[in-house]
Amino acid sequence: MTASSFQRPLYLADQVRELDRRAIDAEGDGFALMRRAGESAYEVLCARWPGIRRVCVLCGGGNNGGDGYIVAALAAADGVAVDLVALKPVAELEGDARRAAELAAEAGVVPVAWNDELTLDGELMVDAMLGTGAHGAPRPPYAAAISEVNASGCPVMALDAPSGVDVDTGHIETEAVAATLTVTFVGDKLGLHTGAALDVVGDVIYAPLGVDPRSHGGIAPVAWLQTRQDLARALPPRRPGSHKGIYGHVLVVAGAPGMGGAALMTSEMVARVGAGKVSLATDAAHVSASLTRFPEIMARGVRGAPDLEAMIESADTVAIGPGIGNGAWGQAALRSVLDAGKPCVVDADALNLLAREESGIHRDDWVLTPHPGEAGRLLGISTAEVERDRRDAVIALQRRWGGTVVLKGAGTLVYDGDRLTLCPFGNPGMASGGMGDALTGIIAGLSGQLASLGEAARIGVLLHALAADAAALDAGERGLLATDLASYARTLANPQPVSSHADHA
Ligand SMILES: NC(=O)C1=CN([C@@H]2O[C@H](COP(=O)(O)OP(=O)(O)OC[C@H]3O[C@@H](n4cnc5c(N)ncnc54)[C@H](OP(=O)(O)O)[C@@H]3O)[C@@H](O)[C@H]2O)[C@@H](O)CC1
Ligand SMILES: Nc1ncnc2c1ncn2[C@@H]1O[C@H](COP(=O)(O)OP(=O)(O)O)[C@@H](O)[C@H]1O
Ligand SMILES: [K+]
Repeated sequence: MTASSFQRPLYLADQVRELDRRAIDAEGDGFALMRRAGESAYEVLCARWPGIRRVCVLCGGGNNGGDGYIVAALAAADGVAVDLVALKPVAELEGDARRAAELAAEAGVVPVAWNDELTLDGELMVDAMLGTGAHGAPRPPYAAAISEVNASGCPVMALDAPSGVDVDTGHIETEAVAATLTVTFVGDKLGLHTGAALDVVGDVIYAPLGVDPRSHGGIAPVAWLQTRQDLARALPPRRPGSHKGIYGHVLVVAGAPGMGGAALMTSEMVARVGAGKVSLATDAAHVSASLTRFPEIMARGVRGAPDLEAMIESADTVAIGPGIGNGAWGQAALRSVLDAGKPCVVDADALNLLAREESGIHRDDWVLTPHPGEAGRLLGISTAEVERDRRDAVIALQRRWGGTVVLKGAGTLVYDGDRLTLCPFGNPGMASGGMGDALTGIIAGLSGQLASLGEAARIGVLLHALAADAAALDAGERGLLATDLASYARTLANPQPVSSHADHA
């Protein structure tokens, strides 16, 4: 995939620390960068909480604490009452953090040393305890201070990251500050956008502080954050001379006995994002319902391999898995699809069957779409281990199975062996049965319209999440159903305005 100029690069903590170092070397002054961090955070604070009168700033013993002292100094100079809680005595601070603490003192801020008897109070808490220098679970007294911030019930602005979040992975070992907003500096961090961190980061605001990470060559980002503009770039208007043969014929293999809904949801999405033709191979009992609901879809009851082989033969891409079960129907269907060697999107029970029965299989021409549970089975590890380091898991999955892997769940990751993208869209309304089937259909439906299966996976994940966001905006997250996504998916699949061709006559 060509790099979209819109996508934001994401880094690991050590990489951002290296970016800090290079920016400081270029500028010859670390304190100037810290001052800009504090200034930009204070600017965000004033914009989000205008007219604020009292803040409580908690400062750790490193440079993250230094940022906090600058915010405290600026607030005090503005006439805001500042309670400053120091987790390390000012006399023990070093370097830039020490200078920042002196600046706060000059502005009249008097630090109070952290102790367990403190009751935190204020209209806003500023978390400047731990940033990119944090290692492992928060130790005393940081752990208690984090709990106390959360118990205060106040809104929280986190500087660089909420303390307690692993900024490389998004994992929270024990407890993290639950922020309303996080301002992150210099380079945006992968761990603020995926996994457990999403429950605590609040709105993430990226403040580059005048440093363009891309100008400091040699530090390759570990991932790229998708943007809405990626859709328009990938899905231009259709050519006037189009015919259905150029947009792909997708065969959906789904719906073992009793699981017809999965087959319908998947095939509907294939059609709604613009595949040229859609066929459905399902259990015979589901055919009449499919034809009633979608006469456009060519549904056939499949009892054995010969029926399926003919259908696979005429398709360009196969989507297999939703509702195929772990029984004989699913096993036979998966075997036929794998033997045929067609490009495929593999989901749900097909992934569980793969994990159970296939060893040594590695292909370039497929997309695997596991949720963390299925990912764990494919890797032979627990779901918790997958969630502990989602980036590591998606890379391991791709190395083990090949192709493109979509690791689902909030902050979905897509890795094709070259580029890792992270989807920042989607919402908790999507935690409902059938959402994964819809995604499988979207990816398969786009496969004939984009340059590669990997691109179909990336754009499909983005379109799916944006469709769910649009649907939730209309009627709320709770009660959101996979079938609600269809009309929004269609609209998003046409990101450019469509002019009437008759207008040109
Ligand atoms: N000039 C610059 O470089 C700029 C840097 N910037 C800012 O600096 C931040 C990075 O600063 P940093 O490197 O000082 O690390 P930081 O996050 O403050 O943590 C170190 C402190 O935490 C402690 N500690 C660590 N782990 C712990 C644990 N588990 N539990 C408890 N304590 C733990 C550790 O203690 P120690 O292990 O040394 O005993 C030490 O006291 C960065 O996120 C950004 O905000 C911006 O201002 C831009 C300019
Ligand atoms: N909190 C969330 N935020 C963003 N996306 C979510 C969230 N919860 C679920 N999703 C998305 O919804 C889909 C659920 O897929 P899956 O678990 O396979 O559902 P099912 O098996 O019921 O079809 C995935 O694409 C996942 O990324
Ligand atoms: K912090």
